[in-house]
Amino acid sequence: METPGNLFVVAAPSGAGKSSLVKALLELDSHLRVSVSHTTRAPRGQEQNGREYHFVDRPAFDAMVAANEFFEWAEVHGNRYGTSRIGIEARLMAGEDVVLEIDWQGALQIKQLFPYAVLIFILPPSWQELEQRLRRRGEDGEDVIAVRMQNAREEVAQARHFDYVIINGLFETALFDLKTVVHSQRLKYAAQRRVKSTVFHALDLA
Ligand SMILES: Nc1ncnc2c1ncn2[C@@H]1O[C@H](COP(=O)(O)OP(=O)(O)OP(=O)(O)O)[C@@H](O)[C@H]1O
Ligand SMILES: Nc1nc2c(ncn2[C@@H]2O[C@H](COP(=O)(O)O)[C@@H](O)[C@H]2O)c(=O)[nH]1
Repeated sequence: METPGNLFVVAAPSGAGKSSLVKALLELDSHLRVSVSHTTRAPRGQEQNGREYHFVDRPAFDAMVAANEFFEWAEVHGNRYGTSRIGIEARLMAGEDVVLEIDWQGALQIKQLFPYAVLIFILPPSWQELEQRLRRRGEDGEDVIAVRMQNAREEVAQARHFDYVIINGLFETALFDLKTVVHSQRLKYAAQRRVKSTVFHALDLA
């Protein structure tokens, strides 16, 4: 599907810092909107329904799956997460740029539907730092951290399917890299469209 807006997908193992990076990017970039996913996970800490996620129970989530209301969904760390069509379709069609913070399974589903989507994978600088970030965040118990560290090995192996890989060691450096990817995609997409429209006019197909 081709739309006037750009679509960016940011994935990472839990704790690598993707939400922090996307939040910082959104503060700098007024043309970008983040999609709010649905999840069956319980809210943690200060999370609010409709802000970080739409929190729904499993029957409600499964009903949305059955009604084909998601562009993608996946089971991650024992919970279900999905990107609703309603959340992003209108924005993309209106020419807005949208960023999805989702796991690698969802990212690959999105690439099937939107081949022009830009897939960005965030890596932590080391396994040790990843674990420390999960602990320092102070939101998850030891059992949850253990599951997420275990799943991180498989997730990181999927980075090769992504268009860009950014190492989030120094936060400001990673943020600069992310901004550069978004900016260069905008320039590329705008140039492609100019070329297309010139060719269409030249051939009298417009
Ligand atoms: N470059 C960095 N250096 C040090 N700490 C960082 C860095 N980036 C993020 N953090 C911290 O690491 C913790 C995890 O970050 P964040 O919540 O953004 O991860 P995440 O990848 O979005 O995880 P999840 O998928 O579980 O939501 C947070 O406490 C955040 O402040
Ligand atoms: N496939 C999807 N994955 C999603 C979506 N929203 C979030 N996520 C990913 O789930 C894990 C865990 O998130 P957490 O908030 O419980 O720490 C993380 O990798 C998210 O990126 C979604 O809509 N689809």
